[in-house]
Amino acid sequence: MTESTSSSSSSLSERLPTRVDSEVGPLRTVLLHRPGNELRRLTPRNNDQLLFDSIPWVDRAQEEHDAFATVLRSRGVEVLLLADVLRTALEDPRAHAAGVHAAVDDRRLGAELADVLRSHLSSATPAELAEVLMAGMTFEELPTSEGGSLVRRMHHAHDFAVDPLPNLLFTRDSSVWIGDRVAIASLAMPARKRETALLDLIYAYHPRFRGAVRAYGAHSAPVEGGDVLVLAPGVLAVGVGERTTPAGAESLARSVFADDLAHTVLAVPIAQDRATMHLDTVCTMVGPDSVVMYPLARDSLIAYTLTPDEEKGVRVHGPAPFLEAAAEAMGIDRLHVIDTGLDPVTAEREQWDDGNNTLALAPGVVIGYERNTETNERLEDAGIEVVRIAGSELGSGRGGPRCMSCPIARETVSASG
Ligand SMILES: NC(=O)NCCC[C@H](N)C(=O)O
Repeated sequence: MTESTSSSSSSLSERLPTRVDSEVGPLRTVLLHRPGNELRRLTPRNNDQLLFDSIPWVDRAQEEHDAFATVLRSRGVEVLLLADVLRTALEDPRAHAAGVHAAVDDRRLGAELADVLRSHLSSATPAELAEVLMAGMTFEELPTSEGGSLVRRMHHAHDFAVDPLPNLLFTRDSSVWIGDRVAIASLAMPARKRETALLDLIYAYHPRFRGAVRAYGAHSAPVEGGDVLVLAPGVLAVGVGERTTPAGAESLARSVFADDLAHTVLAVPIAQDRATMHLDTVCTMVGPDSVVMYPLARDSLIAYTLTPDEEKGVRVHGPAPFLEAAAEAMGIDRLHVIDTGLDPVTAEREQWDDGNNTLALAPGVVIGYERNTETNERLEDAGIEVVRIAGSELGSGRGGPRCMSCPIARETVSASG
C-alpha cells in the first residue's frame, strides 16, 4: 500500500497564519497522522495497555484514513501528515539528537544496551529514526553488539526496547492551538507520554513552525487536547476527568490568562471512564453557537468558571450548568444543543462509537463516522451537513474525526455566524 504524502491544496501565498480561535471557523490547515507500522505492534496481550479496544486491520485503517484526508483536501483543507513533518524536522541535527534522546530509555535498557542503541540511532537517517520513534523497536530488532547484555538475554525477543505509539493517530490530544500559540499536551497515560517529545521537536524544528510560540508547558500537569474546546475567541472549555486533571485545568487557565489568550476557562467535570475519556467524546461544536452533545450529559454537565484576578491568579466561580456558564462566557443568549433525541440505548451505543465526536469543516458542516446513522440523521434534520467517513478500523482506537485531527489554521467566525 502506498502512503499518501503530505500535500497542500493551498499555496504558500494563500496560507492563513497558524491560528485557531474557534471550533468551527472554516478549516484551512490540519495535522493528521496516517496510521502506520505502530498499529502492527498491537496484540491481544498489549492492546488494553496501548489503549486500543481491539486489533485493527491495518491496511483497512489506512484506507479509511486516506479517505478522511481526501475529504479534507476536497474541501480545500491543507493536510499535514505527522510522519512527514517529523522526518523533515529530524533533518535538523538538534532535532535528530532530541529524537535519539526520546527513543532511548536507559532505565529500561541498562547502560550497555542504551549505548548500543544510542550509537545506532545517531547514525540513522531522519526517516529511519522517525520510524523507530513512531513504531518502536523490539529487543530482537536491536542492533547486535559484542558481549552478553543481561538485559538483552532476560527480555523476550518481542518485548519493546522502544515502545510503539499507536495513539499518534489521535493528533488532537498531543497538541492544541489556542489563538496563535501551540500547547504541547502533557499526556496522562503511560502509553502516550512519549508523544509529547515528538510534538515538541516537530514544533521546535520543522521550518513551517519556526517561530511558533508555545502556550502552556509540555511537562506541566496533565492536559490532553481532546479535553480542550475553543468555544469562542477567548473562551475555553476544559474537560477534567480520566486524562486532564484539576491541576492541569487550573494551570492551563493560569497560563492562557498570563498570555492573554483567554479571558474565561470553563473547567467541566466528566466521568472518569473510558467511555468519556475526553470532553470531546460527549460534546463537540457544530456551529458558532451550537453543539452536538450526548443526551445523557445535556442536563448533568456543570462547569466551574475560571477568570483571571488582579494578582495574576485564577478566580473560581460556580459551579453552574455547563450550557448556562458557556453561553454567559461566550456572550450569547443560548448555546444550542442539537437534539439527537435518541433513546438511551442508541445514544449510549453511538456515543461509544464517537457519534458526538465531529470535526467541523465550517459552521454547520461537520465530518462524522457513517456508522452513527441516527445521530447523523438528527444532525441533518437540524440543518447540519454531515460528511460521512468510514471508521470501522480507525474506531478501534476509540476516537472519531475530531480526535484524529489537530487544526492548525481556521478562519475567524463570530458567534452570530
Ligand atoms: N480526543 C479523544 O477522545 N481522543 C481519542 C483517544 C483514544 C486513545 N486510544 C486514548 O485512549 O488516548
